[in-house]
Formats: sequence, structure tokens, C-alpha cells
Amino acid sequence: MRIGVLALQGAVAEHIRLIEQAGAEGIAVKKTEQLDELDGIILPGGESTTIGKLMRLYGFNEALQQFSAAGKPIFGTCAGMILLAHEIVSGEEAHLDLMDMKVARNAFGRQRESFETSLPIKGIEVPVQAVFIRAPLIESVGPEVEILATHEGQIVAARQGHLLAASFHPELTDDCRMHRYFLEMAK
Ligand SMILES: NC(=O)CC[C@H](N)C(=O)O
Repeated sequence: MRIGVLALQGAVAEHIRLIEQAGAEGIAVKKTEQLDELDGIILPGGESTTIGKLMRLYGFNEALQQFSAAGKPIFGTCAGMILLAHEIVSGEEAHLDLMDMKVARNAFGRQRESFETSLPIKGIEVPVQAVFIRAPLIESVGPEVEILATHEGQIVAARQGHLLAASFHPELTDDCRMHRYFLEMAK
């Protein structure tokens, strides 16, 4: 199985490492043509405005929308989750507009810019160690979206069919279970 990581900006190498640990081939994706050879793609954390601009510039918006329309799975982590969302609370324009959820950027405030916590996730047996860095939150979800995890009552992971979103950075640990979960979606 071949899983891409959108490599325009952000935590690319870390995701590739965990994809390989989970048993698939990880590929850094810089050109839309590469999407044809993939079984799924991860949109990494970074800065969503920067990644969004580069996505538009290199034609990734349409290409990823087609990728999704073909039923191929997409996993957005942190900034990547913002890119998937239908709506951004600040009123910024949506990017890929694929997942029926409303997200708030930098939602934990300055006091808690980054933190780690043990997080129970639906579909994964033992809680994962979740690293949050200037993380977004999912404020609300549509009827097709399943909530997979909450932290202090706030939604931090969700799934809509072949689309997966997480506020945190599973690639910054040595635990590849979130990646394995995503690989199962790509089978
Ligand atoms: N670690 C991250 O990906 C942070 C996301 C970033 N704060 C944004 O709004 O795009």
C-alpha cells in the first residue's frame, strides 16, 4: 500500500516514518500527478494558510477534491484538519471543503499553546499519547461525521467515511496506531 504525505510545508518526514512503521510505503507528494499512484494521503500539520496558498498555486485543491470523490482516504492532522473543513470559525475561506465540520484555529489559547495528553480514541483500544501544538478544535460536525475523540468536552478527532481528522500530531510520537487506523481505511 502506498500512502502519500502532502509535502508543501509542515511535518512530512515524521508522517512518512510512522506510515512505514505501520507497514505501508510513505511517499512525499509535491506534484498532483503523484496522486494517481496513491491509496491514501495525509495532510500534515504546519501552517494552514501557507499550505492552503501553496495547494491553490500547485493545483492541489481540485486534484484532492477529485481524489476524495474517487473514494480515496484523506487524513488531515492539525493544519491538515483545517484544510479538510467545510467551515472555519474565523470566517476565512474554506480550503478543500470536504468534511462537514466547523473548525476553530489556535483554539486552545496562548496559555496552552502546546501540551500532551493521553487520549482515548474510538476504534483504538488503548488511549494514544496526543501532542497538541497551536491546535485547532472541531466546534461542530454534520450528521455524517462520527466523533472519535474529545478532550475536556471538545471534539479533537472525527471521521466522515473515507475522511479522517485529528487536532493533534500523531506523527510526533512513536505510536503508529492512528496511522494503522488510517491504513485500514485505505484497504
Ligand atoms: N501544528 C499545527 O498544525 C498548527 C496549525 C496552525 N495553528 C494553523 O492554524 O494552521
